[in-house]
Amino acid sequence: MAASSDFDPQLLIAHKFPEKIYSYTERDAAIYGLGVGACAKDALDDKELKYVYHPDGQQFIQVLPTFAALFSNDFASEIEHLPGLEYDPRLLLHGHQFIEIYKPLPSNASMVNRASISGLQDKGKAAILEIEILSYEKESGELICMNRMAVYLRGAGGFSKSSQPYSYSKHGTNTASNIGIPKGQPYAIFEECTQPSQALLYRLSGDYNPLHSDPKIAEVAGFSRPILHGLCTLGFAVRAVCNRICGGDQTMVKSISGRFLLHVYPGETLITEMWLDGLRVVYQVKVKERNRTVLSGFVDLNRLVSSSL
Ligand SMILES: CCCCCCC[C@@H](O)CC(=O)SCCNC(=O)CCNC(=O)[C@H](O)C(C)(C)COP(=O)(O)OP(=O)(O)OC[C@H]1O[C@@H](n2cnc3c(N)ncnc32)[C@H](O)[C@@H]1OP(=O)(O)O
Repeated sequence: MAASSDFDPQLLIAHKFPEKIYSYTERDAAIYGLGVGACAKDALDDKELKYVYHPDGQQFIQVLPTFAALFSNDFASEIEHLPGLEYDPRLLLHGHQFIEIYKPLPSNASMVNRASISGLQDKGKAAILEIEILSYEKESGELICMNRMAVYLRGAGGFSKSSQPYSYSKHGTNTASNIGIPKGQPYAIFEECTQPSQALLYRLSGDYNPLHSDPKIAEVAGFSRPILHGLCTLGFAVRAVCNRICGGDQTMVKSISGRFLLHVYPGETLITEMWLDGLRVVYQVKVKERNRTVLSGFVDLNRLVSSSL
């Protein structure tokens, strides 16, 4: 299913999304932590227990930086009704995620989210749609974080009216471009098994896309069984960085970039390899059973701790 013949990309880019409020509590933060594997290997791990439990009370629970990606959850249904762009939502894949954190995430809050379209590309066999979401804490009005996400809409390309494929980027650069992986040995490696039920647990954080739970939908989408949410894999990777590079201090994370290269099946083993380059951690995630790279990107830190040197 491609864009309708009268599809006007300019109209789509100018589309105004309604503001969305995302409210969460410590319980949501803890369910998210479990969804991205916190404490799955060791329920006593003091670098991770704080994401799901705190001896001084719920309000001291710490929030993983990738939790910020959930603030855009409510826009998933919005992108099914964009002017003129017709696509089969079952064929949508998450292509890329970029997150900037301006303030550590509170253990509970209401966020006011403002979204805009920040990119649209015609790749022939697919369209790539990029949405940018700015999240403000409702109470203080402070800007807390920014998400930029690219979705890969299989079958929705071919809408360009000139011989030059249509390409628009608000920022003039392709933030989703592939990151170069250093040649040398990784500085750190973190290996973890996902659970066969990982996607069923992760979806409770608000992404109910049936691609991750319904075998029939997964088959229509071209997979032998439901696949893991891209943001779940990203959560595993960034938690690995927090654990191995940041000495467990998740507030060191300033920004996160991840490009989803291949699907992951729940139950597979993820190996996150990390290279340190100044304040940048370049990483890639491989699925051990298939020896394939499924995610690559970087995490920029705001400082280093002595244990990371
Ligand atoms: C608002 C809220 C919305 C929330 C939506 C999120 C909902 C979630 O529930 C959905 C998910 O989590 S899906 C699971 C996670 N994602 C995946 O598993 C996808 C993994 N990646 C792939 O399969 C392929 O890379 C694939 C299929 C993506 C691309 O592979 P190919 O078709 O082989 O593409 P290729 O020929 O290599 O490239 C074509 C052009 O597209 C660009 N591109 C490719 N992969 C990209 C990616 N991952 N991100 C961004 N751009 C990408 C290429 O650069 C290429 O462009 P060009 O020709 O100009 O170089």
